[in-house]
Amino acid sequence: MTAPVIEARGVGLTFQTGDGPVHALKDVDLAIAPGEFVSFIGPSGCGKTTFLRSIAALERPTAGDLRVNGMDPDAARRARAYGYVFQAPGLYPWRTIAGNISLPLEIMGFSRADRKERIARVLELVELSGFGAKFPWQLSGGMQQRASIARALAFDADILLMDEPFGALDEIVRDRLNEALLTLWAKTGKTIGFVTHSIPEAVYLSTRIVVMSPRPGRISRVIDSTLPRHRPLEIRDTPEFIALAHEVREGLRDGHAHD
Ligand SMILES: Nc1ncnc2c1ncn2[C@@H]1O[C@H](COP(=O)(O)OP(=O)(O)OP(=O)(O)O)[C@@H](O)[C@H]1O
Repeated sequence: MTAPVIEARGVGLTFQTGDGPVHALKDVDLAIAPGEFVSFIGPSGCGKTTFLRSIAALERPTAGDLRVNGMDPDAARRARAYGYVFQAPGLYPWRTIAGNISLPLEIMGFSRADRKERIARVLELVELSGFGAKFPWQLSGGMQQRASIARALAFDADILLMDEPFGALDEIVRDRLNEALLTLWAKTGKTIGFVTHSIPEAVYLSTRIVVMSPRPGRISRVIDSTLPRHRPLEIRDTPEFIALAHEVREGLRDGHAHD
């Protein structure tokens, strides 16, 4: 078996708050192989974001061991192991789309010529070629989110971490972006960790679905997808898709039963 890109062993994270400890994660064991598309789904407060943020070294686990490309998350961050996409696009309004994508590259010290080449390439990947000179407010919400994905892709990290990137968008736009994301994933072979509240989105996108439950946040079920990698949107009407969605729903219900 190839070495996992992300490996969690007994990971726990307890926040100390004024109201006492909050067990955001407990005993999380998970290994993600290169090229997988893994979704995290579960009710509010089950630790999905905390787990993604821990991978990205934005939170520090208080128990267990977490490795990203074989390194501790801080070292992985320094090695630019991943790009991170937040729920809100978070683009600077005073910079053009190209300028926004350029910013992390500037901070990392990429040359002007290299930046230009990378910006053109990622804009094409997210189907925004020709929009580089626009300002964020001149783009729709879906286009802005695609621009933020382009920004996360620009420095060629193998891992893409996405925290509910399409949660704020209407369903038609979300469908289109889901399709575009699968195309992008097929083209780039990246490993993707994706947080969502939507069962159809998780089933449509993932090779594996991690169902989580709250208090304490933990993994209650891991479901391997039986769907082929090539997935037209109509796949959502097939019995295989409906069976997987059912299994996720059952997992969510089981998780609640422990409350
Ligand atoms: N910085 C923090 N300090 C204290 N508690 C926190 C902090 N961040 C998260 N929590 C708590 O940890 C638990 C897990 O939160 P987290 O945001 O990871 O859940 P989630 O599954 O992503 O929820 P949602 O779907 O609402 O985004 C929650 O009870 C939350 O209130």
